[in-house]
Amino acid sequence: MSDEQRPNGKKLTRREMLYRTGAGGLGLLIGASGVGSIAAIGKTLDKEQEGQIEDQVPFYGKHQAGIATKPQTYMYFISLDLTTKNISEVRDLFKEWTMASEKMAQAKLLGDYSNNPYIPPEDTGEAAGLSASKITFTYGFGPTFFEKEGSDRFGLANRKPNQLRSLPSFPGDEIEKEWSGGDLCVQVCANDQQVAFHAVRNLLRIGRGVVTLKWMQSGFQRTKQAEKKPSTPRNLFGFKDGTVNPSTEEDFNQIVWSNGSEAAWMKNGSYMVMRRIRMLLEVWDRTHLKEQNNTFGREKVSGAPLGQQNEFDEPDFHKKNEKGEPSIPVDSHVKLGRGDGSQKILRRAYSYTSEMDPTRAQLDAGLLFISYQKDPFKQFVPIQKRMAKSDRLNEYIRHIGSAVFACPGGSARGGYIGDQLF
Ligand SMILES: C=CC1=C(C)c2cc3[nH]c(cc4nc(cc5[nH]c(cc1n2)c(C)c5CCC(=O)O)C(CCC(=O)O)=C4C)c(C)c3C=C
Ligand SMILES: [Fe+2]
Repeated sequence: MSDEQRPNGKKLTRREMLYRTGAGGLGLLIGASGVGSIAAIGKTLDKEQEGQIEDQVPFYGKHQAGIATKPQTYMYFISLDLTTKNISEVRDLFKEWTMASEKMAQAKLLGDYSNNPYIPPEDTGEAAGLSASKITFTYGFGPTFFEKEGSDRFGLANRKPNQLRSLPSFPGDEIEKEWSGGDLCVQVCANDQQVAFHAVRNLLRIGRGVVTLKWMQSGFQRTKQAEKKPSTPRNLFGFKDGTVNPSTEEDFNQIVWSNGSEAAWMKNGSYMVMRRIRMLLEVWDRTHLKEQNNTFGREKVSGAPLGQQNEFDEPDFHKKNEKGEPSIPVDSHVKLGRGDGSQKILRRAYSYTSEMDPTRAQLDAGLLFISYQKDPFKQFVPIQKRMAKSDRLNEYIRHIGSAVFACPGGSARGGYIGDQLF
């Protein structure tokens, strides 16, 4: 295949040409597009060389993408178990995944369609010609990566941080092992479902013989096309979800990113908590609006804290209503989520639906709750303890899956995900 052609024989677009030719190709392109566009091309190249092309999120960086990245529309979450006992196979897998992720983040094919019609193509092909759709890959290591059934399986048990442990059980938990744990995980997010699915499928293909799929869940939010103006996404109970979240670099340094003091290989990484939470939509839909508002402590339509006007107004937990009761009930979700304000997390959740629960003829839907924090046991756990004890929301939800993963910092060009660990 020539550099100027796609595998299907079609000519590359100007954008793809720019990509492949880099600065060396600039003269040619200037000739083709006229002097008037030199500045524009310069800008494009600058952006492209930095990996800042519209629709692309750079794969390499200080932190893994997909954590501080504004949530894309679709998500696939895969949890995997390792079938190999050989650490060098795991290392090679991460090297291959890194290369593949970088390519897919740039909307590149994973390899040539071979000239040999008797071997499978290197890329499955369904994302050919599609944009990168802001795809991100976030890789994590579960506690069982380090120690399984009492065995230090790869000789790395002494590198397992104390923050990476299975969560305790909370009152009301209905955790199913089919939706829990995993040696490794990958969170793939993109603004196009086909692009995201293609990525997951190809990561699994690359991992064949070394990992098996343990569980997998897709998630969604509203699309950009459907959104009239940028706003906080709504969950399946119809409430704005994600209003209070870290937003500044300082917030992220305080709440999300590890400084590596607990384990050097986790520097600039974060600990992910995943809870698959079923939402009892049929029960909720029979609940009157006042009770819905009191359950969250916010107004359904505006997202404002009860007693306030606008979504981003500070909640006043001391304010009383006309009956002399707290405007924001003490057992409301936001009151318990806030506590005394000392525990904070980054929430990056997606709605899911697995269509229907045939045993009950009801919708099977909910929230794939994902949070990132420096320490799940100092941040997520105390919040969840309060909620499990007295959250009004508990009547309408069931926690059915649970997992914790250590997501290391990002990798530099030439390195690979987890290289500081191996
Ligand atoms: C233990 C952590 C949390 C779980 C589990 C959780 C589940 C869950 N949340 C919603 C919907 C909303 N959550 C909101 C706020 C909120 N939730 C948590 C934590 C957990 N939620 C926190 C820390 C907060 C912020 C509290 C604060 O400081 O104000 C809101 C309000 C709007 C917002 O800020 O995003 C909604 C809505 C569902 C449906 C759910 C389980 C299915
Ligand atoms: Fe919440």
